[in-house]
Amino acid sequence: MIRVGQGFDVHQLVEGRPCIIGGVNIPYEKGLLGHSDADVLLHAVSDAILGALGLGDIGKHFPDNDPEFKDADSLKLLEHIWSLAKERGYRLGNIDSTIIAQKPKMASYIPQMNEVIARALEAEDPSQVNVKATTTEQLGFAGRGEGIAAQSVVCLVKGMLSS
Ligand SMILES: Nc1ccn([C@@H]2O[C@H](COP(=O)(O)O)[C@@H](O)[C@H]2O)c(=O)n1
Ligand SMILES: C[C@@]1(CO)OP(=O)(O)OP(=O)(O)OC[C@H]1O
Repeated sequence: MIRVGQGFDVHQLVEGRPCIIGGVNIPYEKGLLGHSDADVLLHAVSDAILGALGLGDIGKHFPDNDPEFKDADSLKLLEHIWSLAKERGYRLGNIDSTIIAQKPKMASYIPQMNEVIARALEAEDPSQVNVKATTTEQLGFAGRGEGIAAQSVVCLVKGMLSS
């Protein structure tokens, strides 16, 4: 059986916060604001997996008014969500994500993001995980540098399908 899910998230860029995206702490003059560490990419990945499983969204599992998740490490949240997929017999087919940010430049950090996601989702082959980045050509909130968005599409596989 194959299940597909998509995730989308946005966090505001502010001074005095770390810029953690895809589990990578990126040196930048601003960082992402949120109840957790605000890792916009791992939140989109998490929501895509929850969507594929029909299990709602990240806020349902980790409410943003629960002190337990204040400054939470989003990689730990993703690992928990992945355990829900495994419990149900799913493994990763592939996952493709896009970071939407005018700045900072993501390219040199993307290999590390791919590794973080591949490890968390127990990918058997690096080609199962792909992270991309785009600007919005200075248009909209991302283009003005007010925030960063990420979207993700995942395919989960159960059973004897060949990859
Ligand atoms: N924050 C970003 C945005 C983009 N990139 C890389 O630059 C390429 C060109 O971006 P456009 O928005 O002009 O299409 C894009 O394909 C990415 O490789 C980036 O590294 N960081
Ligand atoms: C991750 C959670 C929980 O700490 O908080 P935020 O970091 O604010 O992230 P968001 O994507 O707005 O929603 C999910 C939350 O419940």
